[in-house]
Amino acid sequence: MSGRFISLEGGEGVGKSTQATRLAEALRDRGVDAIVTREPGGSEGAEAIRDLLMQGSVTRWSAHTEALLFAAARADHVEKHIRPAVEAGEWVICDRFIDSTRAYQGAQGIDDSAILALHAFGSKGLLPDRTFLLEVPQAEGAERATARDGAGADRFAAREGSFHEAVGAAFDRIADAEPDRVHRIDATGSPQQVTARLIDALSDLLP
Ligand SMILES: Nc1ncnc2c1ncn2[C@@H]1O[C@H](COP(=O)(O)OP(=O)(O)OP(=O)(O)O)[C@@H](O)[C@H]1O
Ligand SMILES: Cc1cn([C@H]2C[C@H](O)[C@@H](COP(=O)(O)O)O2)c(=O)[nH]c1=O
Repeated sequence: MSGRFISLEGGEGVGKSTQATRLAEALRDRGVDAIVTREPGGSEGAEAIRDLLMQGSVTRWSAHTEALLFAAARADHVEKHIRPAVEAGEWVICDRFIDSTRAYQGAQGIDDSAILALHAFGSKGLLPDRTFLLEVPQAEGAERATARDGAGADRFAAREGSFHEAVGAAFDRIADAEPDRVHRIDATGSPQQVTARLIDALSDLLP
């Protein structure tokens, strides 16, 4: 039986990594074979590209170059890790995927159609069976991320508030345009409450 591919999306500090781990545990408790992966990264080659993308000054790469690097990392991740796992019957829970490129590089002026064309070429256009957009007020996400990272913010988290507002608006547009795939999840409250909302929002896919 084929598995499922689930992505978690949203801005900085909304709880994606926390929920990816918790969701996989909750699925395993229900007898589902679930694994967690992340982007950028998730395969050896993609993790090497992640280092290039995350380190250095904010201006190290142009938005065009970033779009190409994210697409290349994703192509390797999909080919080496995601597709084989789903074909083997596993549920793959991915911390960020294509919608992050559409939101973060889109917020820097890269056309959505160009990003989707790169995705069609690099990853054969693979889309998740379901995407959860985790939503908390931007100030709360920023507070959580700052408490976690201190002064060690990466090239993206270090950008100004207006950039993160544009990213949030881009995620909103994607969710409005693709309601069948992209489900909004209230990510306020305790981690336990958020996981319960995710499991509830997956009930139609659960065996
Ligand atoms: N529901 C929650 N309530 C309070 N704090 C939370 C909650 N979920 C996660 N956190 C904490 O907030 C911080 C950010 O969470 P996490 O790393 O899971 O977010 P993220 O969306 O993956 O962030 P980023 O995209 O910036 O990597 C962590 O310190 C985590 O422990
Ligand atoms: C996949 C992807 C990610 N980004 C940005 C978003 C975040 O700021 C970082 C990843 O950090 P995390 O702590 O692992 O969430 O990268 C992006 O700009 N475009 C993308 O496609």
